[in-house]
Amino acid sequence: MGVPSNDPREDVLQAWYMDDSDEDQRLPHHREPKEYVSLDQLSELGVISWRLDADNYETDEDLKKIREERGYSYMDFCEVCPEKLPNYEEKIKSFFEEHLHTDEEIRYCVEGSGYFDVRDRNEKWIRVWVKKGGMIVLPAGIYHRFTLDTNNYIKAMRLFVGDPVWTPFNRPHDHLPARYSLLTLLLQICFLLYGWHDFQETSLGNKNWSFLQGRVHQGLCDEGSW
Ligand SMILES: CSCCC(=O)/C(O)=C/O
Ligand SMILES: [Fe+2]
Ligand code: NI
Repeated sequence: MGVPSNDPREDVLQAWYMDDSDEDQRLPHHREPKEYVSLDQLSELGVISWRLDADNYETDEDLKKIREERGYSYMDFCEVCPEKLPNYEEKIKSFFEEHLHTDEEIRYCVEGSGYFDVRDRNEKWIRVWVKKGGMIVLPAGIYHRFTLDTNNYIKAMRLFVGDPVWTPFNRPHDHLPARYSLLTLLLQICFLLYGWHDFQETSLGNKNWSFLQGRVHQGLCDEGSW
């Protein structure tokens, strides 16, 4: 990492802004110079993360607590490699299509590693490298994609609240309520953290943002946050 940190999650989860090259998707795609993104910055996009003990997931009390608190009743595993994943080539391609889901995408890497790319507030790609022990939640409505890295293997625990729905909605799918709700939340976070100036800057550059301004303003007023 660029700046030393005491966050133990950073051993298994690292994030950076991507370059624009068309080279192999499995390469890191760092910018030159590298531009890292902290896990706190990721949380401002609604992407939250933990470091867990992947060798003992069956008995891990921390995992149990997260599942109970967040209602993750469903659990299975997804192994991404030609031998284990049916229609491997097709799936690899579809994972890397920019898409969103109407529910959270919760992935806990118990073996191997991979890249989850998410769009930031200004539509730039942030690459999140998830390694053994890293668990992330992508919020409902965030545009993202997934690729293996050059190690070519990941085994991920998939969690879900209730019966799982894995449907990807390829971009554009801005009319879905999950997208609308996420944008509203992100703008509220942006406004509360950075104030009116940044809020306006963000809003001016993007039709979606300005379309939501009234609702954000209303939401904050309703919550008595002004
Ligand atoms: C490592 S889990 C496979 C990727 C996936 O399930 C997904 O939805 C990517 O966006
Ligand atoms: Fe996804
Ligand atoms: Ni549609």
